[in-house]
Amino acid sequence: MPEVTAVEARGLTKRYGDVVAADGIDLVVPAGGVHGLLGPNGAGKTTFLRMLLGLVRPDAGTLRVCEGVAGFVESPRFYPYLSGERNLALLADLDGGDAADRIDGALRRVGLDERRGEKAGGYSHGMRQRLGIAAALLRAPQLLVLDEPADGLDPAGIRAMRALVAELADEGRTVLLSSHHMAEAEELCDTVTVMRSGRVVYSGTVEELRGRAPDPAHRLRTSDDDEALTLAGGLPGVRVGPHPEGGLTVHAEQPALDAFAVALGRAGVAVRALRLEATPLEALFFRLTEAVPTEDVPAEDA
Ligand SMILES: Nc1ncnc2c1ncn2[C@@H]1O[C@H](COP(=O)(O)OP(=O)(O)OP(=O)(O)O)[C@@H](O)[C@H]1O
Repeated sequence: MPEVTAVEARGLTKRYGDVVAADGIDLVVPAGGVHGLLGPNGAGKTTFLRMLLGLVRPDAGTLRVCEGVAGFVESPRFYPYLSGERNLALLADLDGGDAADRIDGALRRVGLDERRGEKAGGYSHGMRQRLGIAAALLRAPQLLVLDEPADGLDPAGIRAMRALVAELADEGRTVLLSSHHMAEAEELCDTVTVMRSGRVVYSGTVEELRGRAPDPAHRLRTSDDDEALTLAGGLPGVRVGPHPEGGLTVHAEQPALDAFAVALGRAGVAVRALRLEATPLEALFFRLTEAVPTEDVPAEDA
């Protein structure tokens, strides 16, 4: 019978001297689909993935992981003077079993078939990331763990990487990936865990998270900010305050924002610039991951 849970962590803790990198992580990753592990720098994402892959040992807590896990933390590393194919062959030798039989398929799967004979040292960053995924595929994993796979790629590379991750999940694997970007998670993930300071501050579906998100934030510049503030006071669904870098911040859904822009025009206040600053999910992500005391953070339901 297929497992319904790919990962279950309870109270997982890891300290490095005085630094608590993982501070009692409770988290369940359902089997199937893409699960995003999100958080700002230093939140503990990589530490968690390291424990998952058995690279570091937790100090406390329990971790249950499904059969068949493979992936990489930080950037995958290869012998630069050997070809992509030869690097995979060495890894397959170490793994044994039928890993060697999967080399051709893995190279094709990640789009490196035609570049297999070139030295890995000459590969672009994106090609090395894809070779890292090919290396993981040699183990035919049920759970594929990827640490910021799209980080450092150009826009086309990011698009290609996201498409590859989605395909790998569609083929029936569970993909667990870390990311700094809420927009990436929104596009790619079915479920997410948001971490801050070694703790889980949200874990659940992207859909549920979206339901808790505030109105999108816009930056507005007008010919008369005082008048704009007064006008906003009389409009439903519009919250306006000063922007820290000048002008105004407007929180509103699109219909209310439209009504506000029309009202400004009618009152003779010119709109000089109106720019989306944060999507609702990004705004929620910032709220969840700001360095505030735990009791002030909404939605603590790991
Ligand atoms: N080997 C280590 N020795 C000492 N401290 C460490 C070590 N690994 C991680 N840390 C610390 O643990 C905390 C969590 O780091 P971790 O790399 O897990 O965060 P992260 O969320 O992956 O961050 P990033 O997005 O920057 O990769 C940080 O304060 C980091 O400095």
